[in-house]
Amino acid sequence: MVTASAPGKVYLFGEHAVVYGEPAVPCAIELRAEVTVTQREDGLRVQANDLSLDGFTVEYDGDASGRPDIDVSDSLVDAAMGYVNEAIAQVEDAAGVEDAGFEVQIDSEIPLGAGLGSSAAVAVAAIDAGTRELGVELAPEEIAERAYRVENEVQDGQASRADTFCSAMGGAVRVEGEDCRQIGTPDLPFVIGYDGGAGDTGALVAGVRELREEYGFAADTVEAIGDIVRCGEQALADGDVAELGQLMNFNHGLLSALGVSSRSLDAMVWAARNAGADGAKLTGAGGGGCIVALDDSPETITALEYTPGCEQALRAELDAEGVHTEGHR
Ligand SMILES: Nc1ncnc2c1ncn2[C@@H]1O[C@H](COP(=O)(O)OP(=O)(O)OP(=O)(O)O)[C@@H](O)[C@H]1O
Ligand SMILES: C[C@@](O)(CCO)CC(=O)[O-]
Ligand SMILES: [Mg+2]
Repeated sequence: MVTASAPGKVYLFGEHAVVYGEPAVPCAIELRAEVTVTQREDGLRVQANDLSLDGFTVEYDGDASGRPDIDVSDSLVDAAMGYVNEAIAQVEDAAGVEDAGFEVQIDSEIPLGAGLGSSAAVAVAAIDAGTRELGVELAPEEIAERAYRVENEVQDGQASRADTFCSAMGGAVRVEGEDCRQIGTPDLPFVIGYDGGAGDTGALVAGVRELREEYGFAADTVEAIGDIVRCGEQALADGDVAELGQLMNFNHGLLSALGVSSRSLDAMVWAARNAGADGAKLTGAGGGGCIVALDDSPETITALEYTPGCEQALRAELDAEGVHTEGHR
């Protein structure tokens, strides 16, 4: 039995545009997904206590019966289980085995589909735990690359390496195409607002792709997000938090123009700004879920808590720890 954990993330800048080769800067945060993998005689059994579909807690058996005993459509179950199934395929590929039997248990602090990178953290932790359970030890960079293939597969060939590299390595990272590196940052205080909702990353990415193909100005918007990231790198190097906030605000406006914000995300962004945050934007794929504000004042948390549509507000620390094992027995 091996347990591994990996962090979620917020985007300082650059989500969506990073899918088209622009740079992005995600930062790992101290909310983690923990995955325990145990070899078993036959088939795949996944216990995902945090995975709720329409209020159900799902325990499913990936062997012959193949689906959980709950009253939801196959497509919902497929969408929900895709990341775990693909991660197990990567484990088998890395270890050079076929049809290994596994029991997989997932315990995650990261809300699902909310822009905090739950899919990447689950894929990264599952690949680390699964390969170690088979006696293979992968470097974090290889775990990141294999977890990227998982995201790319589930998101229909439209994924970047940003979430998975950040989760595997920890800290702040810069990703541009295949060029992935860790970067230093000044001390960045984050506040997260969560509307309790979720967005479907694959569908939101597809929506931006269509806009980009249809309108030249949507393609320009994607490029402009890249320009924001390039300015942001200078602000990070200078430790200029006010400038970072300003750039985050601009980035949110462009994401909104690309159709991936929502009423509650906009309301939380404005609540944080009005409470004095240096800047605020949606994080991740959008559609619903979380905003991130650059701030360390309790007033912003309180303002978010009183914002209609906000379900939870919390401080989030940068997590320097990427994927690591919790125990090996
Ligand atoms: N605790 C969990 N148990 C099982 N599966 C999980 C868990 N957390 C995430 N997943 C998988 O990840 C999917 C959500 O990934 P998705 O990319 O849509 O959102 P996200 O990663 O949380 O947000 P974003 O990609 O915007 O940062 C779930 O549908 C499920 O397949
Ligand atoms: C929207 C996106 O840029 C980030 C999702 O967290 C998708 C990706 O990079 O694969
Ligand atoms: Mg995701």
